[in-house]
Amino acid sequence: MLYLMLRPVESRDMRFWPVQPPSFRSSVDRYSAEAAKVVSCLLRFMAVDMGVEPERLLELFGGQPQTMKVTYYPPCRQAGKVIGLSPHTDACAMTLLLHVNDVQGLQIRRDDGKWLDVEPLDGALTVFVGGVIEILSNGRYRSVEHRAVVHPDKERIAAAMFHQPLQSIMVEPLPELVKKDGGGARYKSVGYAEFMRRFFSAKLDGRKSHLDHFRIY
Ligand SMILES: O=C(O)CCC(=O)C(=O)O
Ligand SMILES: [Fe+2]
Repeated sequence: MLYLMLRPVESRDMRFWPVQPPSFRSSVDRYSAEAAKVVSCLLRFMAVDMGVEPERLLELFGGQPQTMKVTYYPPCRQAGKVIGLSPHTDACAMTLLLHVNDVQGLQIRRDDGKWLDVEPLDGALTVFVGGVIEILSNGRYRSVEHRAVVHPDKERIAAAMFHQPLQSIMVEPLPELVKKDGGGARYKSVGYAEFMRRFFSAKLDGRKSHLDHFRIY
């Protein structure tokens, strides 16, 4: 697995950036900028869809914090007995996932609890709504649970670009949405640092999803 901080650009620590192949650094730099553009475009569309001022949503993502995780899943003869990546919902705001080779491995959990294969489509990215957007949107956009399985004889590579909000924000339903929904806030308000702390301790707390902690029933 390779995990790099990409944005804001000042957060890059070049000691951890591979120098081989020689095109790696410039390709990742360009990919980072393009992914950030796609995300701001999607955030704009979502704001319009929710009836919220787009700038109001985008300002929570100033500098467009972004990290990249590239995962190599080796083949495993006993594929049915192992898991590539255990079930989770992404903690960030939005993930763009690139299926680097066309080996299937990603699955999402349907409402009936069954796992559904997500087929990699040539030239397409898979977008995950993260926990931050689920809460900001007061549950209009849901963060789907997903996992990765491995293949008995093929390797698989997936590159995820995680987009985070600013460290300083409160993760809470946008007040204008709560007003519009009429039914009140469906999530508690929490600082982003505490939100992340809960994400990393969810398994230790025995919770299925770290979002359960913030839901108001
Ligand atoms: O490898 C995949 O397809 C999924 C990766 C993922 O869900 C993650 O890194 O959060
Ligand atoms: Fe994920």
